[in-house]
Amino acid sequence: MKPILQTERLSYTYPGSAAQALRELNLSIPEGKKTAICGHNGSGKSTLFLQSIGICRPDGGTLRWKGEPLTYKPKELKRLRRQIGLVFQDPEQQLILNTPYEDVSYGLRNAGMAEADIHERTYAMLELLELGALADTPIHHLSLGQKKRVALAGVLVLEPELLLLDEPTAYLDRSSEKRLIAELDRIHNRGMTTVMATHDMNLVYAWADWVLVLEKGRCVTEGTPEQVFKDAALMHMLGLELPMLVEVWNALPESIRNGRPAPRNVEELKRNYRTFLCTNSQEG
Ligand SMILES: Nc1ncnc2c1ncn2[C@@H]1O[C@H](COP(=O)(O)OP(=O)(O)OP(=O)(O)O)[C@@H](O)[C@H]1O
Repeated sequence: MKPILQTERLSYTYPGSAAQALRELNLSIPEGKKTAICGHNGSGKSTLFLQSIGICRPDGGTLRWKGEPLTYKPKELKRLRRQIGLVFQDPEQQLILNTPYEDVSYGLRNAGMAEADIHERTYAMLELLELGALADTPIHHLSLGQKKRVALAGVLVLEPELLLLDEPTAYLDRSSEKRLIAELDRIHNRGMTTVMATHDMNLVYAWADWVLVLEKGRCVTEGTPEQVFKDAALMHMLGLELPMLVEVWNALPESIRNGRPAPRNVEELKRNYRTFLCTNSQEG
């Protein structure tokens, strides 16, 4: 897999803090894939995202964007922040203007786009995220889920090549989460590399192509969801839950599992079970 972003022995300690947030971190984000970053509180996920857009210089190590080491020159940082879009966990940290229209159009205006194009692209993005009817509503009247979608729209409208999402589904109800994931998948299918930091292992198992697990500022394991969650003992040691489908699958007899990894969604699990019942009843 070709990496779009890599860290090589990247270390960072926040000013005034005694502990390192990132400790000689080595990892690669594969281009064109959906990558999930897991790890319990304080493992370094958000710090990695901030480092990825060069918000602060690391104490040691290198960040590579498409193979090139970042030099932190202002022009290069400006370009990098157009190519990488970061959506913060808390939309309040991201939304700066009064209405969704004003906020989403802000980046385009900053980039010097003509007003007619700004209007067209902003409305198209608001419609895509089902925010068209709320375009001129004061942001402080919106629900948290709506604010999260506005923050996402403000990043997506700039068409980054790499999208970093910090806990995008935190505090969303199930139907808002499902809608958001469907929207993200649609956007990813247009060719955007997508990375999500999340504590939701069920979502990781269903959504990701690739999983990276952080622990105390280091990447301790990586692989496909099937590979990563196969090692139940390691997950337990890292304090991470197994996805529910993996737990259910592991509890089934080997005659059903047949050496295969757990299905990635409930429909597939049902299909496997039905096939097993059919085969068994025919044999019986
Ligand atoms: N602004 C800050 N000042 C000092 N230390 C910080 C700051 N932000 C984070 N840290 C520390 O850096 C380490 C990594 O934190 P980080 O927020 O990157 O973890 P995380 O994996 O994103 O956690 P969470 O799952 O809770 O969002 C933690 O030990 C945290 O206490």
